[in-house]
Amino acid sequence: MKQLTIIKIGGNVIDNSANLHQFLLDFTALPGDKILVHGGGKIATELGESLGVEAKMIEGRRVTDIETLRIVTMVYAGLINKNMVAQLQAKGSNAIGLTGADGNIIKAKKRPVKEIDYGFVGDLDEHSVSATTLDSLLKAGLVPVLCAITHDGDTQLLNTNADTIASSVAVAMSALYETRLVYCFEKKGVLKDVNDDDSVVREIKTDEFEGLKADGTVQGGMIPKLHNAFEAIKKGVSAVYIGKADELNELAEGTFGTKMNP
Ligand SMILES: Nc1ncnc2c1ncn2[C@@H]1O[C@H](COP(=O)(O)OP(=O)(O)O)[C@@H](O)[C@H]1O
Ligand SMILES: CC(=O)N[C@@H](CCC(=O)OP(=O)(O)O)C(=O)O
Repeated sequence: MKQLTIIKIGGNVIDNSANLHQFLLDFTALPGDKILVHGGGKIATELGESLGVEAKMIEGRRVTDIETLRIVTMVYAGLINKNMVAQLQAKGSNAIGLTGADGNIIKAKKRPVKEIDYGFVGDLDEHSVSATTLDSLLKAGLVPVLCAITHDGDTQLLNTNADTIASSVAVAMSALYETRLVYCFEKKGVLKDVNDDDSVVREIKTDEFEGLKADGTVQGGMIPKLHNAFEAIKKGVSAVYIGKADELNELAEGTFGTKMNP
């Protein structure tokens, strides 16, 4: 089976032009087939504030009313995605930037309203990602760059967490490729002490996750990230890592960040 690397890059790294430049160089240097998934939550929050639209996050998910949907579409599908594609092109990656609506690559379902109305937030299931369309892009020598905007197939764009997109794309692609999934952010991995960058936990097993949540080791955005990471492992992705964007070159040496194990 051919190998595929799926990398997700978070908003804190995208917001720092020097870190982003180095990350995109390292990404370009990675051998083999690749897909990049990006967030950009921090930049959407900042633009929203400057336009008088306050961000509302619940358990790491953005409540997305119609004004917020307009902002995240402009920021994720436009500003960030197109700048990232232009930078990758300059570095020698033949990148193609896409939302989930393009080529019907990711069809989501609007999250049903229960206790909370998340608005235009899209949830994914096992039928959401078109692995064959992504495969045809890879076979054409392209590097898909996916943003956090999906669609429902009935004209509605939706906002989907980028960690979830990366996990679902990795699961779908693992039917066709031996797939590894790498979450890149601004810390060296999952930390035992979130304030000590040298306290990286090298390996986490599925059954250790609940304990790390319960004792407060992992908090905030790290909880959905780990949940998505373990979902990927459970559903056939061959390796999942979480680590620092500017240490991507350590992947080959096997010393990169935290590795999730079954
Ligand atoms: N144990 C932990 N190790 C590392 N980061 C943690 C931990 N617990 C909580 N975090 C927080 O999780 C954040 C990453 O989640 P998030 O902001 O959603 O990432 P991203 O920028 O990739 O979307 C980190 O910035 C950090 O503040
Ligand atoms: C529904 C939902 O929460 N969507 C996310 C999508 C962007 C994202 O995931 O960005 P980061 O990876 O930089 O956090 C949001 O709007 O914040």
